Amino acid sequence: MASSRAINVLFLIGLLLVPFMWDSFVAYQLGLFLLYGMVGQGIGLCWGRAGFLPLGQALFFGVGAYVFGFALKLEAGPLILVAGLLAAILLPALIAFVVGFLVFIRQIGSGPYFSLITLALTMLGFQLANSMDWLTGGFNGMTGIPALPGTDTYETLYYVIWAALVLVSGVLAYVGTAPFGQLLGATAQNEERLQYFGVNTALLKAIAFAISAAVAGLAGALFAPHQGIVTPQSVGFLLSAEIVVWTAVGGRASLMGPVLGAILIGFMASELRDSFQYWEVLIALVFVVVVIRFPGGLWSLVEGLARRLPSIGAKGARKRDLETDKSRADGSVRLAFEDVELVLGPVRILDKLSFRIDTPGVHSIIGPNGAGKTSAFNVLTGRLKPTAGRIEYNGATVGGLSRHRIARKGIARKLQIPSVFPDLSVDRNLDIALWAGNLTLSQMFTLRPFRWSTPLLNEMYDIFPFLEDGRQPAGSLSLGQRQMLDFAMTCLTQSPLLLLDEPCAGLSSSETGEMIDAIERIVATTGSTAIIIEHDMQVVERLSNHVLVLNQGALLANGAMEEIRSNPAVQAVYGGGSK
Ligand SMILES: Nc1ncnc2c1ncn2[C@@H]1O[C@H](COP(=O)(O)OP(=O)(O)OP(=O)(O)O)[C@@H](O)[C@H]1O
Repeated sequence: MASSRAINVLFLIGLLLVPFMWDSFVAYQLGLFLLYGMVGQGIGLCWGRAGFLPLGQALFFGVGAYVFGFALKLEAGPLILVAGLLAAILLPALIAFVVGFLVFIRQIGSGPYFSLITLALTMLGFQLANSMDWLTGGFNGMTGIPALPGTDTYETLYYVIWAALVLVSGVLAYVGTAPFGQLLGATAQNEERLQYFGVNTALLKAIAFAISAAVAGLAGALFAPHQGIVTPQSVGFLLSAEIVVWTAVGGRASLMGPVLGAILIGFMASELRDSFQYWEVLIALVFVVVVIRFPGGLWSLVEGLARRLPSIGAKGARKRDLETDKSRADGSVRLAFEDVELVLGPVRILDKLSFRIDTPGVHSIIGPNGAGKTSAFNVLTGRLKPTAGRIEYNGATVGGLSRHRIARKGIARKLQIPSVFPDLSVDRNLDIALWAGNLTLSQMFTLRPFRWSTPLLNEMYDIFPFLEDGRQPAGSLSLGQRQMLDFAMTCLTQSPLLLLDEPCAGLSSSETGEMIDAIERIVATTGSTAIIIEHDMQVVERLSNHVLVLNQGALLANGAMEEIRSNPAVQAVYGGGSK
């Protein structure tokens, strides 16, 4: 990490020295490629980190260019210029935020759907730029844009562009390190899990998209005085696609990769354009080879070299300060299902399901396969909307709300299959659980949450000692350990209600014993309420004395284990197994 940062700094210093080593035309060309590289850095934030690909970044680049070009042409003094620059940055950010939020709120992932919308928008932008002659100069473009005061296009402007690149790189590096960037990375790996932790992932992704658009707007603003002309091509799809290609070639997941990609392909194109008729084919081949041979882009080669250098100031294990105990588990849980129905197509999954849970401790839901147990959790946690009926939690209706809203009300869920963030470290997985439900938007951009802790975390280390080796990726843990990490993360949300879907699934009998002890201990120390779905009667017997039996989407029986055992209706439909 430290050496990767050092390489980034060396790269930037190298770029600063270019005008001293080559002629001013090289500085002019390089300045243009750095602007495209900055746009690529914004794409990297969205695509490389958060996993969604914007295909129309030239729209924001072009808007920035037209707006600032317009301000420059007014020649009305520094105030207008500053206002123009702000507008060139903020207008794209606003457009991106609104579009992004509307798209992301509709569905999880949003991959191709989002990309196609951004593609359509950039095509629309191109049409508007072409047709609005009175504002943009139409097909011929906005011409006669004067130089930025105090600069000349071939040399001094290069330093302004370089400074903007340093600023953008610094901001993106910080944003990536802060909780915001960590949550973005987690979104790319397991968005639904993050929502069950109480994170509004649509908002998170829309902010990332807005940041990338602001960066493109700034680059576009500097493009206007650099070129002296802005044409509709600056808003178009072709430029958008080219920058995506450069980003992929350089390395979408790295900070400097997109800049490297823009420089290399930019110079290659300008050298080949006049000397080789099929230069575009050659560039396409380079793209294909790099993407296949080096999926991390060319920057991964640079980082590979950096890793061979002695590590500068590598950090030791992170110390956690005991800063806050945000315990929300006060034992007060009042959950009521009233005639809840869930009908999907021709299938009636829940059929007037009604029950109440208002005592702390462990409650079990059992029932034959397909009885509707997981579906009951799904309607309670926002994965599915109930077709009819009412779900009330602590006096508020929660049925039909979105996942993160329900989670923020204090309902945490552990899915049946362990659901962690595999590429993130164990420490980071635990951080995300701790932050969930507690982080405000502004705290996402500060580093303090990295020091948050709670006595519950120390208890988790005590119960599951393997968690203390926090630097290993969660994906390298065994299935049993991932179940335990997932359970620990669910508990660390400090929600009063814990929903545990088959927490012992896939565990050996000794691991099952450990998990049972853990559930008992956490429920006892936090005073929380747990509802577990379980097939193993031995687990049910050890953990809870209140059992709900579901069959065909309805409640068949409800009571103490002894009553359930002697219930003839249960005996007729239910045959539980044991490990
Ligand atoms: N999204 C869905 N679309 C269509 N049918 C569904 C959907 N989700 C669940 N079902 C159906 O609803 C029924 C109940 O499923 P559910 O997963 O809730 O049962 P379960 O009691 O948890 O079963 P198991 O113990 O096997 O996990 C099953 O017949 C299942 O196929």
